[in-house]
Amino acid sequence: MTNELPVLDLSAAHAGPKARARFHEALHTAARDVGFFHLTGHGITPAETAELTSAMRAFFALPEADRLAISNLNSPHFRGYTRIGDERTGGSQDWRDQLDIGAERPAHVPAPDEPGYWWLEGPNQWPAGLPELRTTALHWIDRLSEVAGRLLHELLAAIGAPEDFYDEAFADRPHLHLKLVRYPGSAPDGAGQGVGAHKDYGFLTLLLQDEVGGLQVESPDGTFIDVPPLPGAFVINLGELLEVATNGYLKATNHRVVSPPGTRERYSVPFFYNPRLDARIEPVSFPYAHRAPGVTQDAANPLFAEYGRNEIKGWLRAHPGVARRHHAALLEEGAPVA
Ligand SMILES: O=C(O)CCC(=O)C(=O)O
Ligand SMILES: [Fe+2]
Repeated sequence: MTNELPVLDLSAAHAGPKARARFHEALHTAARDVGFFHLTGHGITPAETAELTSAMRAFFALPEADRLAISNLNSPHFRGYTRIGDERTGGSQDWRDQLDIGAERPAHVPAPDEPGYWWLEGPNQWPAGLPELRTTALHWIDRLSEVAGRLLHELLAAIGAPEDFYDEAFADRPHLHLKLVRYPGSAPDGAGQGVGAHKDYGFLTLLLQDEVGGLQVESPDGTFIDVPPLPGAFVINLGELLEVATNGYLKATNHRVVSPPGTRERYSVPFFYNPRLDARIEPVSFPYAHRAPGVTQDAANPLFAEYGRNEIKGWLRAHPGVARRHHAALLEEGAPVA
């Protein structure tokens, strides 16, 4: 792949059949060959973005005690604040702090015969004295779900699949997830791991990044390539479920963030567009399916058709403190979630 990620304009989907066909061709190629692209024409206004960004900055500017008051260690649902150094990716410490937010729902404590992944449904934790954060973050989730839903339809149409094929998997209670993230410069040990290399678990990720940079995508030869910020655009990447859904035809690509230099801060906001936890992701049929290479199963990271099993496995790994405090039983089961 070249060093430049493709830039796709979602508004072309509604600009007549010719523009839509060209858009589909570019989307198809980007999703198949790269798994990452910039998206413009999404309809999210600069005012909405500014509102979210300023609420996020206000949150990270709170005294640490106020942030820790909503620590995710309090939440069996993995919601809330993770301080710097408490998250792990690929077995190593990430150097970022973050607030995890999801669809606002009552706790779903799994009954003995229910899968453990239902723990992931539950209420958020919000900082006292910053009511605008709740309003803005939940608004952002609504707005980005709508954009992601449209984009998923266009992507399925682009590969010749029925565009509503996964509507049922998202119906009623999709597992929407928003992260507000700060990378506070480089770790004292100089490791440089803002967040370690990983693939996202779900269908689509819509990322807002500031002007600092540091996001990198793995190219087919194994080198990591910078994704420089493009103002006004979202960085889109495909998650593992889309790879599973298309038997490897579409790509979930490894990516990571390198810590900003010195004490420079970087802010980013990934939004993960995920189906219902209990959705079973059936393979979609499409005219290029015979060219799909298949999904390579990694024994250390098996992929399950039932989405929730992938998701809880990831959370238990990334947040060992929450896992030990609230989910000893799931950890003991070994492959709890299988
Ligand atoms: O902060 C970023 O730019 C990317 C973060 C990311 O990949 C993630 O949280 O899954
Ligand atoms: Fe990611």
